[in-house]
Amino acid sequence: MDVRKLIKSFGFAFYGILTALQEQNMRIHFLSALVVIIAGLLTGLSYTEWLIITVIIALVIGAEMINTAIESVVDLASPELHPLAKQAKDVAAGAVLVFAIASVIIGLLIFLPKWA
Ligand SMILES: Nc1ncnc2c1ncn2[C@@H]1O[C@H](COP(=O)(O)OP(=O)(O)OP(=O)(O)O)[C@@H](O)[C@H]1O
Repeated sequence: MDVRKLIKSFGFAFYGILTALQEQNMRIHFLSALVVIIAGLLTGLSYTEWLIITVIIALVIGAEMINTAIESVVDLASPELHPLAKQAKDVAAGAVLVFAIASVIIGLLIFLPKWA
């Protein structure tokens, strides 16, 4: 196993996270995640609830990063307007929306009964 290559790959991946953080949507997701974590700490969640919150936060942020990567590749491959470029960007953005909607539903299901 080439440890130096592995460390370098991790470096590129962390740089990828920092690069994605330049995007406004990504900052909104990070801020939302922070708010949910603080709300969870103040409210008190079970082990399973923390597991669910952790997974959904990772899914939303991961999906947003893949969306950003797809946008970059589309812009590179098709700087001019093209229906397939539009389809790729819109479907990728739609995927993020699916995860975001699921995260809101999960948040409501977990927090509302505790606050009611
Ligand atoms: N090359 C293209 N050909 C056709 N339609 C495009 C193309 N690029 C973007 N679009 C359309 O314009 C919309 C806005 O694209 P744009 O890249 O400006 O922002 P975005 O995809 O919403 O990403 P960002 O998060 O950077 O704002 C896309 O969702 C898509 O519908």
